[in-house]
Amino acid sequence: MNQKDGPPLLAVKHLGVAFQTDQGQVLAVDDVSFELESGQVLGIAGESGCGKSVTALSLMRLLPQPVSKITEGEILFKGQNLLDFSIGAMRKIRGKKISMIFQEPMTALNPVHTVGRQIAESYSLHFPDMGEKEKNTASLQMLAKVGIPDARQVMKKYPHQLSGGMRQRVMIGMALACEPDILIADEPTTALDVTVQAQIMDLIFQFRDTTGMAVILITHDLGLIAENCDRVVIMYAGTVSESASVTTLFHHPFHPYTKKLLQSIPSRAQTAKEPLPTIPGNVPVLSKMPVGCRFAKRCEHALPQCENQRPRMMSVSSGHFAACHLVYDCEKKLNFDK
Ligand SMILES: Nc1ncnc2c1ncn2[C@@H]1O[C@H](COP(=O)(O)OP(=O)(O)OP(=O)(O)O)[C@@H](O)[C@H]1O
Repeated sequence: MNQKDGPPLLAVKHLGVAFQTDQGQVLAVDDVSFELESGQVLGIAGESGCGKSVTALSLMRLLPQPVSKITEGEILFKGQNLLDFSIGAMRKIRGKKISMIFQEPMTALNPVHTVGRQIAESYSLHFPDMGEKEKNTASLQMLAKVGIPDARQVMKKYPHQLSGGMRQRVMIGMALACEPDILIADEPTTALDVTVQAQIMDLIFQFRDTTGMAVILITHDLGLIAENCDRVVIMYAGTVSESASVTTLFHHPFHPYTKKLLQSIPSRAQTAKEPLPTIPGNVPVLSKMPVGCRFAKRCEHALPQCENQRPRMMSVSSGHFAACHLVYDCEKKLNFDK
């Protein structure tokens, strides 16, 4: 929660996002809330399809059109609701205040323009008074900052002439060019080998350390979250199932889904012959979401109410929240024991 005066840097409140599909309208993100402070690194984790990327794209107001729309909630950036911003006002936020990087850099890079031209364009968009020479110098400095050797040569190249790791660095350079307040990194290192992965994460965190930028790191990789994040939001089937500080989540997980996820991380002690524990059953499909807890069918601890009452986020301890009827059940037991 916010420890300073004034609103948090970012507060997402009860976000809902719907897609129009052949089965009718489905809610891909349903009642998602979280907060982010300057300099904080927030991890968003959960199985494929749980709504991580849709949440991130909503923050940028870059949801695919016309098939999707934000149906409810607020996205408060420094207290102002981005959902009230005009398209023009949003363009000034994107890249300058909130930037996003993707798993596949070609999503963000234009294949028919040189790297130099693309970085210069990010400056032109947000600093229209900047001269050509100034933009060139700033672009060279930015490429050097993201660890690109021989930046002058790289500026003349097209994205396909660079390695995957280099393309990732260029995309990060573009995203960081205007020193945004928030960087959203959606699976930024999944396609890269382990050494380059570590270098890219170091780069992001060096930048965070020097500018105080906040980071939202979206990943399947709980190890990456444990190593790099301050807080974590666990999503399941379009909803938040648990949120806590990283230390609390990894040492005292509450939600049965989080516990299962943590058990499925390979440990160093694991031998190649031992199968990793998996979570039996499947994530419910969007068009047939259960009315109660979305994890109930796969949960070993499900209570009768889990089938027909949707659990709301409840406080487990200070700064630790879980959407699980067991929170209430535990409280009742605790009170009974007194
Ligand atoms: N263009 C679309 N049309 C219809 N449904 C979509 C579309 N894009 C996403 N969805 C649905 O929204 C849900 C959330 O998708 P999202 O990409 O946010 O998941 P994710 O958690 O980021 O998954 P992954 O880790 O695989 O990237 C999924 O069920 C997906 O099928």
